[in-house]
Amino acid sequence: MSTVIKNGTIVTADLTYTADVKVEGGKIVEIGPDLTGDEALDASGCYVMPGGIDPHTHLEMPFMGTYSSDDFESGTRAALAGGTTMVVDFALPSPGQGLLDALQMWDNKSTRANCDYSFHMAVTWWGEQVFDEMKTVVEERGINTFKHFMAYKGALMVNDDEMYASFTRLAELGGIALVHAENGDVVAELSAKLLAEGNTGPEAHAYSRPPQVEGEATNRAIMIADMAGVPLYVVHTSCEDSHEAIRRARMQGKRVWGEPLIQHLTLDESEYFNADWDHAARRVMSPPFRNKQHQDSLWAGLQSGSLSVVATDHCAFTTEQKRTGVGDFTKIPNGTGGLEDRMPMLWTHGVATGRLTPEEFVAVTSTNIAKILNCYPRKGAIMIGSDADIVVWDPAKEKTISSASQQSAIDYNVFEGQKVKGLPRYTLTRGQVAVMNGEIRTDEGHGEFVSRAANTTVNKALSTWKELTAPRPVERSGIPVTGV
Ligand SMILES: NC(=O)NCCC(=O)O
Ligand SMILES: [Zn+2]
Ligand SMILES: [Zn+2]
Repeated sequence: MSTVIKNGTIVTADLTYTADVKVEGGKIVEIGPDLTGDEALDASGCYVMPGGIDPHTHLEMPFMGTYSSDDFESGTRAALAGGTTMVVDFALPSPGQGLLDALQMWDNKSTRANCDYSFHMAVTWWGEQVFDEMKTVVEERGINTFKHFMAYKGALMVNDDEMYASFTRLAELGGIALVHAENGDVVAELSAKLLAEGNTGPEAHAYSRPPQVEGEATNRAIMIADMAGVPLYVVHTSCEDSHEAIRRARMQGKRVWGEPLIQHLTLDESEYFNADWDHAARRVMSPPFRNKQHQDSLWAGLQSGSLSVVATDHCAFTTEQKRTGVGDFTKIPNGTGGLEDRMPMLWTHGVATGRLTPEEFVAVTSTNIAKILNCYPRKGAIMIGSDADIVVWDPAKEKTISSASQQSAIDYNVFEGQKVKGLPRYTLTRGQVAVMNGEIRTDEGHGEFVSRAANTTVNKALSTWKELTAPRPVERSGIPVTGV
């Protein structure tokens, strides 16, 4: 059974042209004019683009005494509704738990996925078992990315010595280090001080995590990655302080990428000052939303290429779950949703405003991360042989975002009331039409794990350079005799 997407304009990260796309057996099999097949999808007036890849989700994540409310079923359904065809979630070992044990838990949860997915592994503690299992995770389980939390002291946070050990191990294994960059010690101190002074509301969450703590941690992670000789990916880059560190590192030739979230690009800190406690608490996430200057910096980073990927960090908690933190902002579960809205919001605020070209949109929502994660061109491409993960994007289609009509399991949406223009007409996941003119036809369990090999070309270049420039003893002809 073949499907032809007809009359559309193909947009990839580097090319825009008119052609039909034929799909069979889950793959793109032909690209060209006047193609025929068993079934036709009309893409008149639409862009035919690689489906979005969201490299940062937390589906059914155990966190702050509860579980995030979107699981792999509702989360990937939301993804597909918004044109995203692959998600990358984080396998999170609890302190002392083995990596393979945690991975088994994520394998079990992900059987319900409607679209393809992959995992990052988190390093939440350090020891011989972690050191040993990292090799198996990379070489046998197809995971080349390892996340380190520099915040959440007493829970997920790792210290500098642990990070250095893990980064060094990753350099040996050809992996990539990921960091949540905030100075967890300072955040803990500021939080305690704020609470003691009677600042208990959600706005204090923002006070406790100023841009400086993110900038410092980003600089520190860059330095540690440089010492260890490993490429670094900084998740949820939210402010100029962190962006500046990434920008500088990249200009120095370091292999560092930054990932702003759609929330930080489009929502600002004023949300935390809303008189409605629920409104403010629903938007509590780390790092918090920032001011307009920081937002402008993130947009400029996407335009200039110093920031590479737009993600969501989708980690959705219901209002009821958020209310655990009434009277103590440190107990509000951290996280916001965005999977269904990332692509329409970025198109509306990015492409429609002229900040981004359609090609740049494809680059930052799909192709760049496929390359970084080492699943390109299976994903992130419209090429013969690529998976038929495709979004047929209608730039004229409009809607007002509303929790009443969303796929996510939670009872609100942080983008509630926003008008977006630019939505999927069709979303295809490995050739299967999951979204058809607004109708959701997802297939629970259709999603498959995407294995990603280590030792990317970036790893190879960096290790070659590090070897070439490594400290070496000076060869001397004679050693002076000591003593008299
Ligand atoms: N970002 C956030 O607030 N929650 C999810 C966990 C994380 O990525 O830090
Ligand atoms: Zn984080
Ligand atoms: Zn996250």
